[in-house]
Amino acid sequence: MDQQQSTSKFKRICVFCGACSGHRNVYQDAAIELGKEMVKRKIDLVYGGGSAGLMGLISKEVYDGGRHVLGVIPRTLMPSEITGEPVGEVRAVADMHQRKAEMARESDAFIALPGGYGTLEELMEVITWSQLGIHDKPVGLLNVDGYYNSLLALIDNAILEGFIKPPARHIFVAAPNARELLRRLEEYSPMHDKVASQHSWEMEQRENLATSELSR
Ligand SMILES: C/C(=C\CNc1ncnc2c1ncn2[C@@H]1O[C@H](COP(=O)(O)O)[C@@H](O)[C@H]1O)CO
Repeated sequence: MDQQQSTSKFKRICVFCGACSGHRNVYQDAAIELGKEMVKRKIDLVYGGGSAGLMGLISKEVYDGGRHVLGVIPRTLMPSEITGEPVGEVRAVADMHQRKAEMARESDAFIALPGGYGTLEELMEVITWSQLGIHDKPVGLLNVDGYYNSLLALIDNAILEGFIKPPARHIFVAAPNARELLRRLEEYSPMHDKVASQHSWEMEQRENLATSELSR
């Protein structure tokens, strides 16, 4: 994307990421880089609120870059000694469930940076909702320095063992850096990709059936 073409089809992206920064600088660098890329493309941020860890880094970067930042925080996490001082607009909600629904409603796409249980749970939920057709928004995984390789391997195994069915891996996109991930998310067309993957899966099933019948 060049300077003249620096707007995105996404107005607001919801980012899930660690309330911690991780032990290595690559994670912090990735959060800041994603923030910069969003500013460059004029994309606003929706996130879990708070100023701790990677959440604090990306929200500050997007806010300082002049974009709107919406933090959605359950009232119980509101005290600043828990979340720190968030930047931008802060929306208080009743609980974690309402927070996730609000974050999903307010955004056009989702990105997960590295994080812990909170991030993993948020990521899995939007992938599951996509699979169930509850939303049709692209989901991206920022696989910083292979952080998510073991999760991707687990998902591949679940596909192999028959627990995850089409659209399987086509339900989200993964990339090692922010620029590449945003490029792929821009190109991603959930319905088209899901239908294509369903079609190729059905073809594969037919071929497997034909092969096994021939070998009888
Ligand atoms: C309870 C403590 C800090 C919690 N602070 C949080 N503030 C805002 N949002 C949070 C917080 N913790 C979790 N979240 C949400 O989950 C994701 C981060 O969780 P992870 O386990 O660090 O990956 C993040 O996307 C938020 O939406 C004091 O210890």
